[in-house]
Amino acid sequence: MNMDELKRQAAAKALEHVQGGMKLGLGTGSTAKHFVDLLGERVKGGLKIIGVPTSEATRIQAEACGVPLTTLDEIDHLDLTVDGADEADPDLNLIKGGGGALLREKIVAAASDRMIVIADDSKWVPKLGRFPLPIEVIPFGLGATRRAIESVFAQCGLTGEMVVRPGKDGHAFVTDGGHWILDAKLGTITDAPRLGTLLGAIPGVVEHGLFIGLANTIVLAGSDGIRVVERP
Ligand SMILES: O=C(CO)[C@H](O)[C@H](O)COP(=O)(O)O
Repeated sequence: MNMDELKRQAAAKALEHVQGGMKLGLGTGSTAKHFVDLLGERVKGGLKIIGVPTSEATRIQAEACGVPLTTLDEIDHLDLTVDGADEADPDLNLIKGGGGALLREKIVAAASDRMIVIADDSKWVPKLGRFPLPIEVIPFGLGATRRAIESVFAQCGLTGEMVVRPGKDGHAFVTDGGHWILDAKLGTITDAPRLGTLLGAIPGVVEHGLFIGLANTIVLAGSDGIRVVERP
């Protein structure tokens, strides 16, 4: 079975948790895309739900699939968010933002009663950090923000190259919020909660891709089948 089929299997498993009347957060990325696709089929079959997309890409896809949408200004909470991840550890802490949607993804996940992560099992790691950590930053004063980030890395015993994520046009990739992303190749992050707290306090850092304590469940699809892991 190829990677894309595994991602669709994980998405299908998460769909079993969706019930009529739910308010859903809709993730971003190639795995979440399968979930929105499958959800659209259920909506066409009569399922009544409403969704909040985590990116413009997901909004466009959901609209094309006929999934009714709302915003977090119109509703006060979400029942469930289903989203992908770039890495997940056994505490169900995550690295997200490979697709550049980490800010809206974190706002939506934090507004949800429950978050289910869907992934192929290559995303499962003993410790976060193999995947470069995305950090969303304001372009103004980038040099100062970079130095502050490097200082936080040093406090956490981390070093590594940090690059402005390029876009397709050769300029910097611009997020849905109009910001840039720094991708930091850190290697093993020994204390992800501490790193997340320190990064979050830097002026110029809008958000970072460490999702600490937000995921409740992960559905991992692999060649041996589906594994569901709950947060300890
Ligand atoms: O965080 C994300 C987007 O910002 C994605 O969830 C993450 O990059 C995983 O994507 P994929 O399902 O394509 O592997």
